[in-house]
Amino acid sequence: MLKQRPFLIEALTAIGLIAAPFVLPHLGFAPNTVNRILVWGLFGLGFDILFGFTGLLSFGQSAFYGTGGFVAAYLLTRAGFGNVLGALLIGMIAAAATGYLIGLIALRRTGIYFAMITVAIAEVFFFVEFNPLSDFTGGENGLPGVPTPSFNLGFTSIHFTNGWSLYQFIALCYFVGVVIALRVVRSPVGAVLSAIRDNPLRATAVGHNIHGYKLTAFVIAAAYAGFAGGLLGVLQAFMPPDAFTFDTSGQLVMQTAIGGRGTLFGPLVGATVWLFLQDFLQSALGLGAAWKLVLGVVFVLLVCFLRGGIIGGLADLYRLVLGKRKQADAEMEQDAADTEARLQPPPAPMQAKEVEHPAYSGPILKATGLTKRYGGLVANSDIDFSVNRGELRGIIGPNGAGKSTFFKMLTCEIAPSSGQIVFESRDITGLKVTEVCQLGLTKSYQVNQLFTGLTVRENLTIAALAELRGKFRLDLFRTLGGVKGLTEQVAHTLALVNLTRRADTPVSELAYGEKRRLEIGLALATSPRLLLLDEPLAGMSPRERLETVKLLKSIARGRTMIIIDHDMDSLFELVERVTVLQEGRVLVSGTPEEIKANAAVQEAYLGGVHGEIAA
Ligand SMILES: Nc1ncnc2c1ncn2[C@@H]1O[C@H](COP(=O)(O)OP(=O)(O)OP(=O)(O)O)[C@@H](O)[C@H]1O
Repeated sequence: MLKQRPFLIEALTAIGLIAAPFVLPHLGFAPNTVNRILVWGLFGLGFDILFGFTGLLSFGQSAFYGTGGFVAAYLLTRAGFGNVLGALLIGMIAAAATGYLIGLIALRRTGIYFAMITVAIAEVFFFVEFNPLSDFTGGENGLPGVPTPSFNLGFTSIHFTNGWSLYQFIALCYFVGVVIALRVVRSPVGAVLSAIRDNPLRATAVGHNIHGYKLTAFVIAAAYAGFAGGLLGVLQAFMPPDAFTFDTSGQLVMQTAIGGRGTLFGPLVGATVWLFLQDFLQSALGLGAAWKLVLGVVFVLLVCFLRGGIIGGLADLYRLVLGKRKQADAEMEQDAADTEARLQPPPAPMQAKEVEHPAYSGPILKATGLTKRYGGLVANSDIDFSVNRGELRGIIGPNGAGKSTFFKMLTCEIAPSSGQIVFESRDITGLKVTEVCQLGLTKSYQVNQLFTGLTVRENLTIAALAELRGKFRLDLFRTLGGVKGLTEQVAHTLALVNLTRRADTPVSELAYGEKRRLEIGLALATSPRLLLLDEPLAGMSPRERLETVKLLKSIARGRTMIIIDHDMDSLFELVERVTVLQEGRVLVSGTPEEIKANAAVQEAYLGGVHGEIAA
């Protein structure tokens, strides 16, 4: 997520754009080159939202660049439409609508399959432009005669003709593009997009409709591409047929990688390097077509040594310098805080927030005849299970007994082969994990599923947003600060999992025990009415276990929880009743004392890897 520094980036962008015509000519940039860079930069703003922020690598952006460009150029050259800005906006809408339809298909797949679908789609568009639609697009001749914009203000009119004059119009468009893109990435939608990039599985599990958000990013990228395509026609007074080629898409991807993805300005920086090298190597050094060889080497070097691109490299350098200073400041602050803490009386223990329960009768959760088959293997067989509101239930069983499979079915992460799950009197069998989380039932994972590129606070923000905004909401122009109750909910969860002091630490810098606590925090931040914890103590040192058990006791107050764990001493200390699974079936349920004394349970464990249950 981009840091919320209101208007700083906008102001710096405006200053840069105003200063460019005075500075860049001295560095050897012709106005036409600067204009082309800005068009690529604008094209890349949308692409970076899709690729850098959402993690969707598309090789098909030329389809939308060409669509917007040719619609605008057709209107201006063949349809007698005189308003250049209006034509650009219509081209943008046409590209966005095309993006919506293509996104519905392409986003059905992820990773390499998604990328390959976008390549195929771009090729289809290229063919269509050259063949069936050549009457509209001019085929291989393109559309010549695209006019430049002029505005009649009543008392005077402004014409943006070419060179630095046209720069003013393109720079204004780029600036508006930056302002909108910044609003989007700083909005709750932008936060969810980063979560999808980092861990789509968890983004879904905490209650976000990630398909809707991915489609939103796809449409935004297509809209930017369409507007930039139109600007290309205006800049060149000609809409070139190669706007649709795969080369255009590939160049955009490479420029974004060179400049730095997930920065918004990466594509602009990448385009600057690309076009400068092109001009310099071709004209000044007379390398002709061989300039691409040099560019290829530059690209490989950058990708190998600066994985975050030029901006990423500069940011790392800045963080390195700032980090050292911050560390010194933090140590001083810590010393002061420790001194103050020694002088203060001990604080009252943090109380768990009471979760409000709606009125309904019967158990909060009831599973009947739950069975899961994987081919010939029966992971869960005919399980009947119910939990009352306010109850703390433990589930134990040897490795492979089917405990995690059972949790996955309860949270609808996987569908049962047969059986029924009723949560708060509602049949949730067959619902999606997102919907079930929205209803108030979620789990923490056996293996951490965190948003690894974000800080602790940002992680919890993602989870809290799902509860506060619902599974899908297009509040693209709202700030995170504008989401009512978000700050409080995140602060409360931070305190519950004892991570307040680590709130702004990136996940990658957390100790293992802290990551496990954050894993629980992600589930807690969705304010579940039934919380399932899958092996919360797994992999912890004895000291971390003691601390986490204490923490779980405080979290458990006023909640309904089901906990799976192999650490039976700790589990028996926490829960009121225990259900034992063996070979996918319920062996027995009872109080911890009853379970400890049960001969069948002893037998199950003596036959397994865990040895005898502690008496
Ligand atoms: N996706 C899957 N495909 C095929 N078999 C699976 C799948 N997931 C789980 N199983 C099998 O189902 C059985 C139960 O697995 P499960 O992970 O639920 O057990 P568990 O009790 O949680 O084990 P552990 O304590 O080791 O986590 C195992 O035999 C496992 O190999």
